[in-house]
Amino acid sequence: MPCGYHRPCPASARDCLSVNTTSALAPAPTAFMLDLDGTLVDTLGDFVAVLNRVMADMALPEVSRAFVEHTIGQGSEHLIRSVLAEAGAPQQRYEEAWTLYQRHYEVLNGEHADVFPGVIEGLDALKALGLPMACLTNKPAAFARELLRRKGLAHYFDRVFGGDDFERKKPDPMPLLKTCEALGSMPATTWMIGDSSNDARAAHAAGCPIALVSYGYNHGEPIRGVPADRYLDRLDELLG
Ligand SMILES: O=C(O)COP(=O)(O)O
Ligand SMILES: [Mg+2]
Repeated sequence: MPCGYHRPCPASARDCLSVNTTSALAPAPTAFMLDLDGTLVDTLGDFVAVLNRVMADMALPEVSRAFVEHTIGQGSEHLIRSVLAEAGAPQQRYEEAWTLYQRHYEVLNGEHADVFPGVIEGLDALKALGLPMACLTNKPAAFARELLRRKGLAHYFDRVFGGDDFERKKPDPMPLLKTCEALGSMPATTWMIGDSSNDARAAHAAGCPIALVSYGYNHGEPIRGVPADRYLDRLDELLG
């Protein structure tokens, strides 16, 4: 009997991994979308290093690690504007800061960043299901693709979408709906895996199931306070 996921199924339907995940995940997945910063890679060190180079170039005070940690996740523009405000610098300096940020990020991307424990094991397990997978982040797409490449994660993903690929960013549902469309998967069975209330709000609005990891950057708030279908302390817990 066909398994309903693969034609032809690489195993018999009874042994098919995708069928067997049904018990671990409800609704049974037909595709996955994974957030990047705070979910796959601990990039806090990159953000702090880049921002502090920008601040030094602009003769502004250093930004604290804690402030950056609470501010990550809503895209680069939001991060830069928040850091300028925190330093008491006028928003008229945004363009200058953005240009410097791009220049430094391109060079430092991944240098102060590590793949979280359990991510490789988790991605291997997801990949073995044979379902479409996308990386969906608010990070600019070029930086996201390069970071995945530098960390040896690029081959897991059929598609990579960044914060500049769509008109609106997470927590808007648009990036998730467009990604489901690109993967050829219905939102109701396309699992989003993220680390913040931003990912959860986008998933709820798009009608996607959401699993949240506990080790990322949820704007300084405990992740289990954010409504979700699953909470994970490691990515490889997702499939049990
Ligand atoms: O805010 C960013 O640049 C990235 O955030 P995300 O990968 O968690 O979406
Ligand atoms: Mg994130």
